[in-house]
Parts: sequence; structure tokens; C-alpha cells
Amino acid sequence: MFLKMMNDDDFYNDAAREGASPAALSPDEHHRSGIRFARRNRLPRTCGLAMLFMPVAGALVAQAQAGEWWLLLVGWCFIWPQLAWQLAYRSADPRQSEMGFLKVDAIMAGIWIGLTGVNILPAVALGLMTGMNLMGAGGVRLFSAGAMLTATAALVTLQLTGTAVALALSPLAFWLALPSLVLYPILFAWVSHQTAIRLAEHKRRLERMSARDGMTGVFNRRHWELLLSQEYEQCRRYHREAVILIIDIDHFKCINDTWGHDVGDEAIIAVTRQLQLTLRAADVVGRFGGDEFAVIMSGTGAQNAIAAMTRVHERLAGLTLPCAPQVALQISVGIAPWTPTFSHYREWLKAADVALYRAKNGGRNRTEVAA
Ligand SMILES: Nc1nc2c(ncn2[C@@H]2O[C@H](COP(=O)(O)OP(=O)(O)OP(=O)(O)O)[C@@H](O)[C@H]2O)c(=O)[nH]1
Repeated sequence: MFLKMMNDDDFYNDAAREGASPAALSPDEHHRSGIRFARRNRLPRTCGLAMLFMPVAGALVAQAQAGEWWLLLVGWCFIWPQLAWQLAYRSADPRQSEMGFLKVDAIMAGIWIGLTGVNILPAVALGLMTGMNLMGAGGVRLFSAGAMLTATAALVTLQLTGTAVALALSPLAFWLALPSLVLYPILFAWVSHQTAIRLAEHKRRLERMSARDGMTGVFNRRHWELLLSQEYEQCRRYHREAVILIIDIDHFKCINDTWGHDVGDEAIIAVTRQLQLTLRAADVVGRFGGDEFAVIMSGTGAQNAIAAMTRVHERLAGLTLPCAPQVALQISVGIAPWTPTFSHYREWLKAADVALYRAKNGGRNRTEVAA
């Protein structure tokens, strides 16, 4: 789980891969997510390969390898990380390219393991770095593929170059490999931690988006009903007082038709603000869609709810919309106190709806309490 979080987009896209929604990401989003993926690998690769230079160089000296290998080592450790990033960034499919580059790293690690005669500490440092990157980016599947590539590349290199296997541990090799063995896992953990923080923020944003109405910021109907069902359970268990209110703007269609939808939207936002300003912070305001709102008042009786709504009526009477000062904003309200006769929260909701209907039929701009 933790390693998978290194690659947070994969974490979210598991459902898509399993067939739930293959078209979850648009091509643009896929491209951007690929670039983020490549960017996440950039720092570990840059620092990791730089750290590997000394242990591998030390072992190359011991093996007296030819000069061109040194050029390749310098190129891999210091130029390749920037080149890989640039290539992935410019690629049509950055994720796919980066996956390929991780495999290139695995092959290169195998080549160095071969050229150093499987010198144990550089080999462990090489395997550790590439292994962590592969596992973090693509899980067990990519790690296994990478491990195979590393092993094959090491065997082929040993064969082709005729390098003698030198498994012995030297103090110099130990000191040259130590920084990468200690520092790279710490760096990798830090990058994972940063990814986990971003993932948590992303999750919070998604949760907020899924619970709130986009225009007004109050709870949407689905989430409000969830909170109502919880309130209903509390009332049933502890027989405590609570009321719900359904609020509808009067003649809203007329406001829309006369002044346009922009003014209609402004009216909806104005009513929301008046409700928020007038009601207690603990009251749960939701928008049912259109011009209809709902409120849960926990620990409150019908009389207090009526008093609160009288204040809202008064505030609205004194309110003018900047874009349409002639518009008179009025609301009708249906109130339903909880009673033990309700066998489901929907019956409670229905009672408030019936009260609202009575308020509308009784002339609007008024509050009615369920019988
Ligand atoms: N501007 C705007 N209008 C919306 C929105 N959602 C729904 N509407 C409109 O709101 C109107 C709802 O009107 P109703 O509540 O059915 O009727 P009304 O005119 O308010 O009449 P009464 O409720 O009987 O007083 C419809 O014309 C919808 O098209 C929105 O987000 N913005």
C-alpha cells in the first residue's frame, strides 16, 4: 500500500484497470498524470544515480575496466536523469516512456553489476535503488520484470566482457557504498511521504466536492440526506428533539423568466447566505437542487424553528439584489418536528414536504408546521 502510494495516480486508477471505467481519464488528463509521474521519479533518479557513481567507480577501478565504460558511467549517473526527464516530458505518452526508462535503469544496473564482477556492495546499492524505484512506480509486476532485466544484463555483461567475478568485500567498497545504502531509502521515503500528503489533500478535496453543492457551498441533497438519516437514528435512540425544514423560494420561475438565470442564481446564493447568517452554526443547511433548501436543527423544537424562520423572512424583506433591486425575495417553509411515529427518515422528510405544500397553498411567504 505504502509503496503503491509513490504512484498515486495508479492508486486511483486501479478501478479503471480492473474494468470499472476504462475511459476514466481524458487524453489530456492522462498526459498530465504521466508528466507528474515522470516528475516524481526525477529527484530519486537524479540523487540516486549520483550517489551510485562512487561505489560503482571504485569497483571499476578494482576491475581495471576500459575507459569507455567510464564515459558510460558518467553519462548514466549525471546526464541520463535529466535526459530521461526531458524525453518523458516531450513524449506523447510520458507514463509509458517513464516506465521504459525505469527498465533502462534496471538494464544499466545489470551492466554495472557485471562490469564490477558482482562486487557485493555496489551490486546491493544498484539493486536497492533500481528495485525501490521499480516497486514504487509499478508494484510487483514492474519490479519482477526489472529484476529479470538486471539479472540478464549482469550475466550477459559478465560473459561478453570476460569480467572475473569478485564477490569479496573491501573496506573501501564499504565506505563508498555506505552513503547510497543509507541515504537513498531515506530520500525514497521522503518522496513517498510527500506523495502521501498530496494524496490526502486530493482525497479531502474530492470528499468536499462530493458532499457540497457547487454553487452555494452548502451540502448537496445526497449528503444532506445522509446526515438526516444519522439524525433520525439519534432521535429514535435517545428520543431527543429535532426539526427539519424545507424551504422554497416563492415564484422563483418568475424571477428566472423576468430577470434571467444569472439573477436567479444570485437569488439562490442570497437566500443561502441569509440562512447561514441567521441560523446557528450547528444547523445543517443543504440545497435540494433548484430553489429548494433543507435544514436540520438538532436539539430544537418547532417554536424555535419558527422564530428562526421569522428572522429569515425579515432579513429577506429588507434585502435587495444588486443586479435586480426590484426583485422581492420571499420563501415558503415547511417544518416537521421528529416524532416516534416515523418509521423511516423519509417519512420525516415527507412530513416537512407536506407542510411546505400547505405554506405554498396558504398564500406563500409563510411557515407551516407539520400537523
Ligand atoms: N437560476 C436558476 N434556476 C434554477 C436552478 N435550478 C432550477 N432552476 C429553476 O427554478 C425554477 C423552479 O421553480 P418552481 O420551484 O418549480 O416554481 P416557483 O416559480 O418557485 O413556484 P413556487 O415554488 O410554487 O412558488 C424552474 O424554472 C427551474 O428551471 C438554478 O440552479 N439556477
